[in-house]
Amino acid sequence: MTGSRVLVLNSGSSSVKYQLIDMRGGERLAVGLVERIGEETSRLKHTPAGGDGREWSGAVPDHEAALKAVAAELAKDGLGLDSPELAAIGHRVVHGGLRFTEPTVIDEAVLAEIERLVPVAPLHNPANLTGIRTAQALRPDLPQVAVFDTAFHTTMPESAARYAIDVETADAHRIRRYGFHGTSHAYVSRETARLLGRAPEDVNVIVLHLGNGASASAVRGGRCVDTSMGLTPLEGLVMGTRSGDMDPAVIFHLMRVGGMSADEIDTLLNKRSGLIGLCGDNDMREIRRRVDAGDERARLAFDIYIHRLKKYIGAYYAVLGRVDAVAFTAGVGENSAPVREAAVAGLEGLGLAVDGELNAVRGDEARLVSPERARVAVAVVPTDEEMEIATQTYALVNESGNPNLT
Ligand SMILES: Nc1ncnc2c1ncn2[C@@H]1O[C@H](COP(=O)(O)OP(=O)(O)O)[C@@H](O)[C@H]1O
Ligand SMILES: CC(=O)OP(=O)(O)O
Ligand SMILES: [Mg+2]
Repeated sequence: MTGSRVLVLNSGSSSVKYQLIDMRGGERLAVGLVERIGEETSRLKHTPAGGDGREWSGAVPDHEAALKAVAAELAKDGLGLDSPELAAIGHRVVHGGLRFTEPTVIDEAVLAEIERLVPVAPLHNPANLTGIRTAQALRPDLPQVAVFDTAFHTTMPESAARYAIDVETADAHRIRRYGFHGTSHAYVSRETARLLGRAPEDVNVIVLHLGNGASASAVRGGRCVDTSMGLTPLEGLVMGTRSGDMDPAVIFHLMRVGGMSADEIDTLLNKRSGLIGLCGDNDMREIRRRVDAGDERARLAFDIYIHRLKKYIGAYYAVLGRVDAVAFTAGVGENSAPVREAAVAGLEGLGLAVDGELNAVRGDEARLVSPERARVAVAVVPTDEEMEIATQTYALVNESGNPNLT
């Protein structure tokens, strides 16, 4: 293989995050984001290494157009997709079902399986597929690798992965807990062990990935033993726009008594619930601003968010038996001191606390926010899904000796 660069594409339901990384030294040659895809006011933000960021606003109708805009932006810096330096393109794929436990070179059979899983990741897998197909059309000769959100969670024991429903029905429809954000949970649990100066095999960690989508996981000695998202990324914590846990009978009630269709309820629970459903905002910064200004609805939304988070910390404490660290990550986890403080408030009996001063410090580095000599470390560990995807992609294409798709 000649090139040493990997382009990573993280296609979300309405956004594409991307990074071009030189794997020889780990330098990020360009990072960027296209947001609000499908709206009139889409926005592209592109920052080349050592250069000034560029922003561009206008209508980007779909993910194909988004990726073409990204390719054009990279080309302006001499980093176009036609570069011989490019070794591979790594794609975040959210749902890999049970079949994909490792990063995988994408071929037609892999695409067909990602497509088959669309009904259980309706917000994510279609965007991932469009990203892959557009990238393939731009560089048909280049290996494209899928790195699955579900892969890290395939080590869960059946007792955690199975729902207590009729086994034949569950198996016929492949209904079980798959879990998501796995690339982040894997990376953050490893980085937490490093922060503690211990081997990942010796450390038990509760990872709280709190972004727009949010999930918790219990990681014992580097292996996932439980996680809060389920068949789809709807279960578990309260999220920006998703409800997380609730009595499944709410759905029948909304159908029978509320007269809503399955699709309407799907949209309600995935896009109009969670923080935005509770108070009209899904951005934690805005919610905290409102809480500080005495807004009651924002306060209640915050309290519901924290109550759920605390329940999962307690649950995973019990699952693990011994906990060495609780790690906060992703947009909210890395940046919101009030969320971290509130999540562990009152848990001194479990050995959990934050130090007010340490918790208030902002920074990009992994750091401890618990008091010195605390029984359980509380850490802020910035996630880096893109670097992790690039690393796994590069390792795979080197190991398999430049697999060729054509
Ligand atoms: N300084 C901050 N304080 C509180 N919350 C923040 C801050 N910065 C970002 N966030 C939260 O992070 C969220 C996005 O997190 P991110 O991990 O990027 O999510 P996703 O990958 O799901 O888009 C935003 O919705 C916002 O609520
Ligand atoms: C799986 C999932 O919820 O991803 P995101 O947080 O990117 O929406
Ligand atoms: Mg994310």
